[in-house]
Amino acid sequence: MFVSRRRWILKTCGKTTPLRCLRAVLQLAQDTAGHSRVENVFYSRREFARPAAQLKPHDNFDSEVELLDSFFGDGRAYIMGPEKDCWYLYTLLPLEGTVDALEKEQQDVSGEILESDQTIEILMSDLDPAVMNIFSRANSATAADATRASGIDKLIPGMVIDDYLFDPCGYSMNGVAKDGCYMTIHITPEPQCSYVSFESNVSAARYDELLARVLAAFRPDKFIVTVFATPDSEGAGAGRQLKRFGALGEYTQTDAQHCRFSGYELHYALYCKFPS
Ligand SMILES: C[S@@+](CC[C@H](N)C(=O)[O-])C[C@H]1O[C@@H](n2cnc3c(N)ncnc32)[C@H](O)[C@@H]1O
Repeated sequence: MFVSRRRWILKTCGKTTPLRCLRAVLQLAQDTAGHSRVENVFYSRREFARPAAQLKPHDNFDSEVELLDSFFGDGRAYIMGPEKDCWYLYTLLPLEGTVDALEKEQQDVSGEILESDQTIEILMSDLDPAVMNIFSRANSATAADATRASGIDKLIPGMVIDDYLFDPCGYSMNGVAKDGCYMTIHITPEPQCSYVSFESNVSAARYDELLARVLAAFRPDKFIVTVFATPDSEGAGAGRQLKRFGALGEYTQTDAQHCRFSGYELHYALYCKFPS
Protein backbone atom coordinates (compact mmCIF):
# COMPACT_ATOMS: atom_id res chain seq x y z
CA MET A 1 0.00 0.00 0.00
CA PHE A 2 1.28 3.48 -0.86
CA VAL A 3 -0.33 6.61 0.56
CA SER A 4 0.67 10.05 -0.64
CA ARG A 5 -0.93 13.48 -0.36
CA ARG A 6 -3.41 12.92 -3.20
CA ARG A 7 -3.27 9.22 -3.97
CA TRP A 8 -3.96 5.87 -2.37
CA ILE A 9 -2.59 2.75 -4.07
CA LEU A 10 -3.73 -0.59 -2.76
CA LYS A 11 -2.50 -3.85 -4.31
CA THR A 12 -3.94 -7.14 -3.13
CA CYS A 13 -3.84 -10.80 -4.09
CA GLY A 14 -5.53 -14.15 -3.63
CA LYS A 15 -9.04 -13.99 -2.22
CA THR A 16 -8.62 -10.55 -0.69
CA THR A 17 -11.73 -8.38 -1.20
CA PRO A 18 -10.35 -4.85 -1.67
CA LEU A 19 -13.65 -3.32 -2.84
CA ARG A 20 -15.30 -4.26 0.43
CA CYS A 21 -13.07 -1.73 2.20
CA LEU A 22 -14.03 1.20 -0.08
CA ARG A 23 -16.35 2.83 2.46
CA ALA A 24 -13.70 2.58 5.19
CA VAL A 25 -10.95 3.91 2.89
CA LEU A 26 -13.04 6.92 1.83
CA GLN A 27 -13.89 7.62 5.48
CA LEU A 28 -10.22 7.38 6.46
CA ALA A 29 -9.20 9.80 3.69
CA GLN A 30 -11.77 12.26 5.01
CA ASP A 31 -10.90 11.81 8.69
CA THR A 32 -7.12 11.86 8.37
CA ALA A 33 -6.55 14.26 5.45
CA GLY A 34 -9.86 16.10 5.00
CA HIS A 35 -10.40 14.72 1.48
CA SER A 36 -14.13 14.61 0.84
CA ARG A 37 -14.02 14.36 -2.99
CA VAL A 38 -12.57 11.64 -5.17
CA GLU A 39 -10.97 13.03 -8.34
CA ASN A 40 -10.48 9.67 -10.02
CA VAL A 41 -10.48 5.94 -9.50
CA PHE A 42 -8.49 3.26 -11.33
CA TYR A 43 -9.55 -0.25 -10.40
CA SER A 44 -7.80 -2.81 -12.57
CA ARG A 45 -6.95 -6.49 -12.54
CA ARG A 46 -6.21 -9.28 -14.96
CA GLU A 47 -8.58 -12.23 -15.43
CA PHE A 48 -8.40 -14.52 -12.38
CA ALA A 49 -7.05 -18.04 -12.87
CA ARG A 50 -10.15 -19.32 -11.02
CA PRO A 51 -12.84 -16.60 -10.95
CA ALA A 52 -15.38 -18.85 -9.20
CA ALA A 53 -13.00 -19.21 -6.23
CA GLN A 54 -13.22 -15.46 -5.53
CA LEU A 55 -15.51 -13.99 -2.89
CA LYS A 56 -18.25 -11.53 -3.86
CA PRO A 57 -18.12 -9.00 -5.48
CA HIS A 58 -14.85 -10.24 -7.02
CA ASP A 59 -16.38 -13.39 -8.55
CA ASN A 60 -17.27 -11.38 -11.68
CA PHE A 61 -16.44 -7.99 -13.14
CA ASP A 62 -20.10 -6.93 -13.47
CA SER A 63 -20.55 -7.18 -9.69
CA GLU A 64 -17.34 -5.24 -9.11
CA VAL A 65 -18.58 -2.50 -11.47
CA GLU A 66 -21.97 -2.43 -9.77
CA LEU A 67 -20.33 -1.89 -6.40
CA LEU A 68 -17.97 0.79 -7.74
CA ASP A 69 -20.89 2.56 -9.44
CA SER A 70 -22.80 2.57 -6.15
CA PHE A 71 -19.98 4.79 -4.79
CA PHE A 72 -18.89 6.79 -7.83
CA GLY A 73 -21.99 6.95 -10.03
CA ASP A 74 -20.67 7.55 -13.52
CA GLY A 75 -17.76 5.17 -13.91
CA ARG A 76 -16.77 3.45 -17.14
CA ALA A 77 -15.74 -0.19 -17.40
CA TYR A 78 -13.43 -1.65 -20.06
CA ILE A 79 -12.20 -5.13 -20.90
CA MET A 80 -9.04 -5.38 -22.98
CA GLY A 81 -7.38 -8.37 -24.59
CA PRO A 82 -8.54 -11.91 -25.34
CA GLU A 83 -10.87 -13.78 -22.97
CA LYS A 84 -8.38 -15.83 -20.92
CA ASP A 85 -5.75 -13.09 -20.68
CA CYS A 86 -8.03 -10.11 -20.46
CA TRP A 87 -7.44 -7.09 -18.30
CA TYR A 88 -10.30 -5.21 -16.63
CA LEU A 89 -10.39 -1.52 -15.86
CA TYR A 90 -12.89 0.72 -14.12
CA THR A 91 -12.25 4.45 -14.15
CA LEU A 92 -14.17 7.71 -13.93
CA LEU A 93 -12.67 9.06 -17.14
CA PRO A 94 -15.16 9.08 -20.01
CA LEU A 95 -14.04 7.67 -23.34
CA GLU A 96 -15.89 10.09 -25.57
CA GLY A 97 -15.53 13.15 -27.77
CA THR A 98 -13.00 13.82 -30.43
CA VAL A 99 -9.28 13.73 -29.78
CA ASP A 100 -9.19 17.55 -30.12
CA ALA A 101 -11.98 17.91 -27.59
CA LEU A 102 -10.12 15.64 -25.23
CA GLU A 103 -6.93 17.69 -25.58
CA LYS A 104 -8.89 20.84 -24.76
CA GLU A 105 -10.65 19.18 -21.86
CA GLN A 106 -7.31 18.16 -20.44
CA GLN A 107 -6.26 21.82 -20.26
CA ASP A 108 -9.63 22.95 -18.95
CA VAL A 109 -10.16 20.73 -15.92
CA SER A 110 -10.68 23.35 -13.17
CA GLY A 111 -8.45 25.67 -15.22
CA GLU A 112 -5.46 23.50 -14.33
CA ILE A 113 -3.23 21.34 -16.46
CA LEU A 114 -3.38 17.78 -15.19
CA GLU A 115 -0.30 16.48 -13.42
CA SER A 116 2.06 14.52 -15.61
CA ASP A 117 1.69 10.88 -14.63
CA GLN A 118 2.44 7.37 -15.91
CA THR A 119 2.14 3.82 -14.63
CA ILE A 120 3.60 0.68 -16.14
CA GLU A 121 2.37 -2.76 -15.08
CA ILE A 122 3.92 -6.05 -16.20
CA LEU A 123 1.81 -9.08 -15.27
CA MET A 124 3.80 -12.25 -15.82
CA SER A 125 2.71 -15.89 -15.74
CA ASP A 126 4.29 -19.33 -16.27
CA LEU A 127 7.67 -18.29 -14.95
CA ASP A 128 11.04 -20.03 -14.93
CA PRO A 129 11.01 -22.49 -11.97
CA ALA A 130 14.73 -21.82 -11.32
CA VAL A 131 13.92 -18.14 -10.71
CA MET A 132 10.78 -18.94 -8.71
CA ASN A 133 12.84 -21.19 -6.40
CA ILE A 134 14.63 -18.09 -5.10
CA PHE A 135 11.40 -16.97 -3.45
CA SER A 136 11.16 -19.71 -0.84
CA ARG A 137 12.52 -20.00 2.70
CA ALA A 138 14.25 -23.22 1.63
CA ASN A 139 16.48 -21.32 -0.81
CA SER A 140 16.71 -17.78 0.59
CA ALA A 141 17.40 -17.14 4.28
CA THR A 142 15.86 -13.65 4.20
CA ALA A 143 13.76 -11.44 1.95
CA ALA A 144 16.83 -9.26 1.36
CA ASP A 145 18.71 -12.33 0.08
CA ALA A 146 15.88 -13.07 -2.38
CA THR A 147 15.84 -9.41 -3.47
CA ARG A 148 19.56 -9.50 -4.23
CA ALA A 149 19.68 -13.01 -5.76
CA SER A 150 16.87 -12.20 -8.19
CA GLY A 151 18.27 -8.78 -9.15
CA ILE A 152 15.12 -6.97 -7.97
CA ASP A 153 17.39 -4.43 -6.25
CA LYS A 154 18.83 -3.48 -9.65
CA LEU A 155 15.58 -3.09 -11.62
CA ILE A 156 15.17 0.60 -10.76
CA PRO A 157 18.15 2.14 -8.96
CA GLY A 158 17.78 4.34 -5.88
CA MET A 159 14.83 2.57 -4.25
CA VAL A 160 14.42 2.13 -0.50
CA ILE A 161 13.01 -1.40 -0.37
CA ASP A 162 10.63 -3.01 2.10
CA ASP A 163 10.55 -6.71 1.23
CA TYR A 164 8.90 -9.78 2.74
CA LEU A 165 9.48 -13.49 2.17
CA PHE A 166 6.46 -15.64 3.03
CA ASP A 167 6.71 -19.08 4.66
CA PRO A 168 7.16 -21.51 2.98
CA CYS A 169 7.25 -19.39 -0.21
CA GLY A 170 5.98 -16.17 -1.78
CA TYR A 171 7.46 -12.69 -1.88
CA SER A 172 6.26 -9.08 -1.81
CA MET A 173 8.18 -5.83 -2.01
CA ASN A 174 7.39 -2.13 -2.04
CA GLY A 175 10.07 0.38 -3.01
CA VAL A 176 10.10 4.18 -2.97
CA ALA A 177 12.66 6.69 -4.20
CA LYS A 178 13.25 10.27 -3.04
CA ASP A 179 11.67 11.65 -6.24
CA GLY A 180 8.31 9.99 -5.45
CA CYS A 181 8.84 7.06 -7.79
CA TYR A 182 7.52 3.74 -6.48
CA MET A 183 7.88 0.11 -7.50
CA THR A 184 5.90 -2.86 -6.20
CA ILE A 185 6.45 -6.55 -6.99
CA HIS A 186 4.42 -9.54 -5.78
CA ILE A 187 5.48 -13.11 -6.48
CA THR A 188 3.55 -16.37 -6.33
CA PRO A 189 6.22 -19.01 -7.08
CA GLU A 190 4.11 -22.18 -6.85
CA PRO A 191 4.73 -24.01 -10.18
CA GLN A 192 1.07 -24.80 -10.84
CA CYS A 193 0.12 -21.10 -10.74
CA SER A 194 3.34 -19.07 -10.89
CA TYR A 195 2.65 -15.35 -11.23
CA VAL A 196 4.58 -12.12 -10.79
CA SER A 197 3.20 -8.60 -10.90
CA PHE A 198 5.40 -5.56 -11.38
CA GLU A 199 4.13 -1.98 -11.17
CA SER A 200 5.88 1.38 -11.15
CA ASN A 201 5.27 5.04 -11.92
CA VAL A 202 8.88 5.49 -13.02
CA SER A 203 9.14 8.17 -15.67
CA ALA A 204 10.79 6.95 -18.85
CA ALA A 205 10.80 8.00 -22.47
CA ARG A 206 11.26 4.34 -23.41
CA TYR A 207 10.23 1.29 -21.45
CA ASP A 208 12.15 -1.27 -23.51
CA GLU A 209 15.18 -1.31 -21.20
CA LEU A 210 13.08 -1.64 -18.05
CA LEU A 211 10.97 -4.34 -19.71
CA ALA A 212 14.10 -6.21 -20.75
CA ARG A 213 15.50 -6.07 -17.19
CA VAL A 214 12.21 -7.29 -15.67
CA LEU A 215 11.85 -10.10 -18.23
CA ALA A 216 15.49 -11.18 -17.76
CA ALA A 217 14.98 -11.29 -13.98
CA PHE A 218 11.77 -13.40 -14.02
CA ARG A 219 11.75 -15.21 -17.40
CA PRO A 220 7.97 -15.60 -17.87
CA ASP A 221 6.45 -17.61 -20.74
CA LYS A 222 3.71 -15.01 -21.08
CA PHE A 223 3.06 -11.45 -19.92
CA ILE A 224 0.66 -8.55 -20.20
CA VAL A 225 2.04 -5.03 -20.20
CA THR A 226 -0.12 -1.97 -19.63
CA VAL A 227 1.02 1.63 -19.76
CA PHE A 228 -1.24 4.37 -18.47
CA ALA A 229 0.07 7.88 -19.14
CA THR A 230 -0.98 11.49 -19.43
CA PRO A 231 -0.26 12.67 -23.01
CA ASP A 232 2.41 15.12 -21.84
CA SER A 233 4.33 12.59 -19.74
CA GLU A 234 7.46 10.78 -20.85
CA GLY A 235 5.49 7.56 -20.43
CA ALA A 236 3.03 8.52 -23.20
CA GLY A 237 5.76 8.14 -25.82
CA ALA A 238 6.84 4.92 -24.14
CA GLY A 239 3.29 3.56 -24.31
CA ARG A 240 2.93 4.42 -27.99
CA GLN A 241 6.27 2.75 -28.56
CA LEU A 242 4.71 -0.54 -27.43
CA LYS A 243 2.71 -0.56 -30.66
CA ARG A 244 5.99 -1.03 -32.51
CA PHE A 245 7.16 -3.90 -30.33
CA GLY A 246 5.62 -6.62 -32.51
CA ALA A 247 8.36 -8.80 -31.10
CA LEU A 248 10.37 -8.24 -27.95
CA GLY A 249 13.44 -10.47 -27.67
CA GLU A 250 12.14 -14.03 -27.55
CA TYR A 251 8.51 -12.85 -27.19
CA THR A 252 5.93 -12.14 -29.83
CA GLN A 253 3.05 -9.72 -29.38
CA THR A 254 -0.19 -11.67 -29.76
CA ASP A 255 -2.60 -8.88 -28.86
CA ALA A 256 -2.51 -5.10 -28.45
CA GLN A 257 -5.06 -2.39 -27.76
CA HIS A 258 -4.91 1.34 -27.34
CA CYS A 259 -7.47 3.59 -25.62
CA ARG A 260 -7.65 7.34 -25.54
CA PHE A 261 -9.35 8.67 -22.41
CA SER A 262 -9.82 12.23 -21.34
CA GLY A 263 -6.39 13.15 -19.98
CA TYR A 264 -4.89 9.66 -20.25
CA GLU A 265 -3.69 7.20 -22.86
CA LEU A 266 -3.74 3.49 -22.16
CA HIS A 267 -1.82 0.77 -23.97
CA TYR A 268 -2.37 -2.92 -23.41
CA ALA A 269 -0.25 -5.65 -25.00
CA LEU A 270 -0.01 -9.40 -24.53
CA TYR A 271 3.24 -11.23 -25.33
CA CYS A 272 4.01 -14.95 -25.45
CA LYS A 273 7.31 -16.75 -25.84
CA PHE A 274 8.02 -18.10 -29.31
CA PRO A 275 7.46 -21.86 -29.26
CA SER A 276 10.90 -23.47 -28.76
C1 LIG B 1 3.12 -12.52 -3.03
S1 LIG B 1 2.11 -13.15 -1.84
C2 LIG B 1 0.80 -12.08 -1.76
C3 LIG B 1 1.23 -10.74 -1.50
C4 LIG B 1 0.15 -9.81 -1.08
N1 LIG B 1 -0.17 -8.91 -2.15
C5 LIG B 1 0.65 -9.08 0.15
O1 LIG B 1 1.46 -8.18 -0.01
O2 LIG B 1 0.22 -9.47 1.23
C6 LIG B 1 1.46 -14.56 -2.58
C7 LIG B 1 2.40 -15.69 -2.39
O3 LIG B 1 2.75 -15.79 -1.02
C8 LIG B 1 2.39 -17.06 -0.50
N2 LIG B 1 1.93 -16.88 0.89
C9 LIG B 1 2.40 -17.59 1.95
N3 LIG B 1 1.82 -17.18 3.08
C10 LIG B 1 0.94 -16.20 2.72
C11 LIG B 1 0.04 -15.37 3.45
N4 LIG B 1 -0.10 -15.48 4.75
N5 LIG B 1 -0.68 -14.47 2.76
C12 LIG B 1 -0.54 -14.35 1.44
N6 LIG B 1 0.30 -15.09 0.70
C13 LIG B 1 1.03 -15.99 1.32
C14 LIG B 1 1.35 -17.61 -1.42
O4 LIG B 1 1.36 -19.03 -1.39
C15 LIG B 1 1.81 -17.04 -2.75
O5 LIG B 1 2.87 -17.81 -3.29
